[in-house]
Amino acid sequence: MLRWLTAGESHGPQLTAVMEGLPAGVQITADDLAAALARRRLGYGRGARMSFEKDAVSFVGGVRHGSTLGSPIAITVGNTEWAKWETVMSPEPVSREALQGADDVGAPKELARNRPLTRPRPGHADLVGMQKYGFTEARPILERASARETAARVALGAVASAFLQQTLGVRVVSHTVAIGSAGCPDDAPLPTPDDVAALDANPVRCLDPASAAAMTEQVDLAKADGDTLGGVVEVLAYDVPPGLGSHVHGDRRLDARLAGALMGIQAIKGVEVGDGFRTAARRGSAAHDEIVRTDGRVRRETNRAGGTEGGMSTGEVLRVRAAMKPISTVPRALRTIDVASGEEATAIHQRSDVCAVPAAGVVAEAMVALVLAEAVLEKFGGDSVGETRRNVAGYLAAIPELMR
Ligand SMILES: Cc1cc2nc3c(=O)[nH]c(=O)nc-3n(C[C@H](O)[C@H](O)[C@H](O)COP(=O)(O)O)c2cc1C
Ligand SMILES: C=C(O[C@@H]1CC(C(=O)O)=C[C@@H](OP(=O)(O)O)[C@H]1O)C(=O)O
Repeated sequence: MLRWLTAGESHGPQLTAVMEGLPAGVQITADDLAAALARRRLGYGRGARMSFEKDAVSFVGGVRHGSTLGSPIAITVGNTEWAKWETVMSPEPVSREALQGADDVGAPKELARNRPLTRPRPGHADLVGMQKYGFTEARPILERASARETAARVALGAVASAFLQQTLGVRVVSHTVAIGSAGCPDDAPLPTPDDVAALDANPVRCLDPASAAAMTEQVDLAKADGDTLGGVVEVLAYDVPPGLGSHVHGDRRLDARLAGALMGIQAIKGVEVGDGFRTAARRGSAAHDEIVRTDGRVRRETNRAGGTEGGMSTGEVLRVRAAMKPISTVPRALRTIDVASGEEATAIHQRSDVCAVPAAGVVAEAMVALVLAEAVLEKFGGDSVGETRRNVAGYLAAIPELMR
């Protein structure tokens, strides 16, 4: 069983991630994690924090000489801005004096960080988090709600991806399908693993030049208006074998697990598997993927289902989409209530992303890799990469010739 957890706050000293259940012998280094984290920072519309903060990533358990040990893997992602936040986010009690003065006229900028955040943002976790956890200001909530946490998930996703690639040759790719009202045409070619470098080099992670230009324009227009944007990302997994997940229980269905994992990303409000909502408008004869024999292999003529049937992978390309809502820290701040005074107010606005859809694609890739790695280990097991590989080979060889 593959399990993982993350801990840490947006402006705390570091994020920490722990993964348990991965076999020994996966080749992975901190440089691989750093490369994955660098991809998450990219994207047109990200805020200033992405350019000045660095992700200082290390393995602190479970890996030796570039290879996993089979023991729990522990990863830290240091926040290089920590020095500025040591007082406001100190794990140890701080004196009243250390926090005082924040509201004084002419108080130094550093002290502004200590101000209680009492004007919750519509669309963020601020208000309901305060109500639920019993806080009178939003800092203790927004620190963990912040998608800074996705850096830890992307690091774990890089480990999961290495395992998938080294055992099954599975490769996961993501791209941006829409930002605001600018979308990629439905018939645009799907990116393949060979396109990853080109995707990462593109400011919005979209290979269709006209769509990419329209997307960047949308971001510019929203920014000029003091507004924010969401969009849609798509994740594709190549060379997934048939039979991951199961039809026997809802919570074992691969499509359900992928949907849950994608919905678990901050700001994701919709998930489609394959053609998803578009399929609902079609007739059955135009909705399903006919089974044909091509070049001696059993294949699907189309892939509208997105690589799952009956909650199991079919062996076709896995294809899922996630819809991200617009960033809720809107510069043209929305109406709220100041919970300290009860007065009408405008919501907190601090530096923030205008659009984080390209980054969300990289996070979605990591979540898909984590779900697939869990499903692979559930089906094939293995305490070493070699054992998992043998189990995969044995399973594939046992599928009758006429069904392959
Ligand atoms: C990569 C990424 C970056 C984000 N950046 C911001 C941001 O800068 N400002 C903001 O208000 N929300 C941002 N969000 C969204 C919030 O984290 C999210 O809306 C909030 O946690 C509330 O959760 P919910 O939208 O799922 O209800 C980002 C989300 C992702 C995935
Ligand atoms: C720090 C990251 O993204 C943050 C996600 C985020 C939010 O509210 O989700 C708000 C902003 O940060 P802060 O916590 O300073 O308001 C983003 O910069 C990151 O992705 O590494």
